[in-house]
Amino acid sequence: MIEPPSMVINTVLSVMAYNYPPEKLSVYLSDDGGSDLTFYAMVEASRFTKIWLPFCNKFKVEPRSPEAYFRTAAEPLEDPAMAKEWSSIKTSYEDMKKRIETTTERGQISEELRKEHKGFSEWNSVSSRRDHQTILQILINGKDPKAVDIEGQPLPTLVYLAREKRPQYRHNFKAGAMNALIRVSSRISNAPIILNVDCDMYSNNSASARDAMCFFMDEENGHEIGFVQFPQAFENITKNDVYGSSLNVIMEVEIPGFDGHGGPLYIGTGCFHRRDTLCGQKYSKEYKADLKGGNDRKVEESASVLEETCKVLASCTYENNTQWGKEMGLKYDCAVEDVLTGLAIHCRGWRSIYFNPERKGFLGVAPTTLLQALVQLKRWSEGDFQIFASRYCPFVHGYRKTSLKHQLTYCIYLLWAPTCLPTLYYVVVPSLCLLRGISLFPEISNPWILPFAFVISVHRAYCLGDFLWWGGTFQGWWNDQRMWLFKRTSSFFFGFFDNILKLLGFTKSAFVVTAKVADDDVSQRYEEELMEFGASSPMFTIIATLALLNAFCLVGGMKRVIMQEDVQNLLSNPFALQILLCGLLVIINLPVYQGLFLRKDNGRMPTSITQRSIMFALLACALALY
Ligand SMILES: O=c1ccn([C@@H]2O[C@H](COP(=O)(O)OP(=O)(O)O[C@H]3O[C@H](CO)[C@@H](O)[C@H](O)[C@H]3O)[C@@H](O)[C@H]2O)c(=O)[nH]1
Ligand SMILES: [Mn+2]
Repeated sequence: MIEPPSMVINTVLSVMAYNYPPEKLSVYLSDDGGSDLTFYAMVEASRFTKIWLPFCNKFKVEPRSPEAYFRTAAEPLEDPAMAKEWSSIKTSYEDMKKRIETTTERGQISEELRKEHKGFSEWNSVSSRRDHQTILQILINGKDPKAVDIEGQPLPTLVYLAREKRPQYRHNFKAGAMNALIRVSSRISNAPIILNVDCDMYSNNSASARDAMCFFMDEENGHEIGFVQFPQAFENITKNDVYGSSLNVIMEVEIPGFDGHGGPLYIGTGCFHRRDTLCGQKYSKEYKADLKGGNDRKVEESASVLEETCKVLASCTYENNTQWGKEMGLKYDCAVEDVLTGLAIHCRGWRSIYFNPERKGFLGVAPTTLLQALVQLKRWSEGDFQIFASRYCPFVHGYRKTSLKHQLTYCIYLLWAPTCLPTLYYVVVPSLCLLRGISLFPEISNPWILPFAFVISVHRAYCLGDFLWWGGTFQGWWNDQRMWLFKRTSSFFFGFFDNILKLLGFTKSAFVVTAKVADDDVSQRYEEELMEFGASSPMFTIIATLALLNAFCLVGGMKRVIMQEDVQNLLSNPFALQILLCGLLVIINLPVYQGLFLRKDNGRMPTSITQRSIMFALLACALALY
């Protein structure tokens, strides 16, 4: 439901169609949902490759996700022969999509479809998605001479894997899934370079694989490179980006900054790794990988034999008493397995490359509701801070292994979570003090105002400049500022405290999967850039309470100042900065007040949250006045 099969196969098709020798390309899909609906979509996709790949090559199609391509491409009307082929492929794609979507809606595979592929019988013994055997199906075996497209060209290998899941075994989320893929692929194709793409992204550039290989094969420095990371870019960002999810400043300013210090962090998707590096190999000057030769496996087994022999590699018990999840593969027990794994790779002496060509290598979907965005940010800030507070802290684990500059660079993100503390302080204390009549900051005429003036104006102006430079709008920057406030006071706050609970042993990390689709009316509000509050979450209680608290304090504080002071004399008014801060907070929170009191649609704040937050805010004000 949250990762629809029709989306997943577009990811798969886009990478199968890479401009790359098909005999050297193998695509593996990990289905952690263990769904026969996804498997069905994969069977359909494996057939569609036979027309899609030749079509892509012939017409130099970009991007090679059929959905994305047909959504944007204009029909080539000049050449009638081409136009005919074009529309016939388009129709085939749409028919396939329709079949997949109707099957998905129905929720089960009909008897007729089940007959089409032997793989469906695996689901006879599946009791639930959390309890099933390994399902491994080689849908296209590239080594089979019969695996060719309609023009007789060989096809890349395509494999479906749902690793074994049992309730009594921890599956370790995405990291566990990736490690199972690494092992299974080592047996089937064993390519020396591995690309990892999330199912909510597709390849937007068919040259990316070749481009990445150029770095690894560079004769002078290639052997130092552990991974090549592409930026995360999104195709569903609206003009003013209400949830600040474009990550433009991070991707265009901050991560390029890593590049000079040892390389970017691994951000989980759109990343080409050396298989050896991922499996724990340390860098050494002598390291030489054979990237030019074919792979060394001479054994040519049939697909069904491979399926049988590889199953054990994806079983629950395979990793018992091994280094998997520790020194091998992606690391476990961290909400951001990617950043931690990348850090470990840097500490093993490898450097990484950030590759950000003009035509984005990968495009994905960003969260489309406030809650999803905040939950995702909670996972990131929680995992990042967990790394900082563990033995993998860059200053400890990276000591003498990476440069101090690199360690400090990592900390920009690793220390996101604790920034909730100063932010909460600045959002609550000055406003309550204003209400109570305690002055905290210097008057405007006082020279000590400078540090505050710097933060309020110069630093904001600088960050506005960055934002506009990288294609944002002024309104988008304003929305981004609001999101920073929200994420620091809710996501980072929960991320921070969950970490403390984890350190004390009360909870364990989990990976809350981000939903990739939304209801029609939610999507419509997203397009209209209307904030979506319509869910009950403690995060919203905090956001609404803080917004109301500031509104109350502003009214109460202004009243006090106007009654007591000579309003004319703003420069020497000891409350000027507090009023400014509180006023800014009220203005930036306007959408919250709308959500609380004015909106009537389903995206408004739930009544229970409204009541709760009014109560909390009044209580805080009463305590301050008491
Ligand atoms: O138990 C799990 C959970 C997730 N996934 C897959 O992991 C990918 C990322 O999950 P998603 O819910 O989309 O998370 P995001 O918040 O969008 O992921 C970002 O943050 C993660 C770390 O928190 C990184 O791993 C991702 O690459 C990065 O895009 C998806 O393909 C999921 O199917 C699994 O295979 N098994
Ligand atoms: Mn995602």
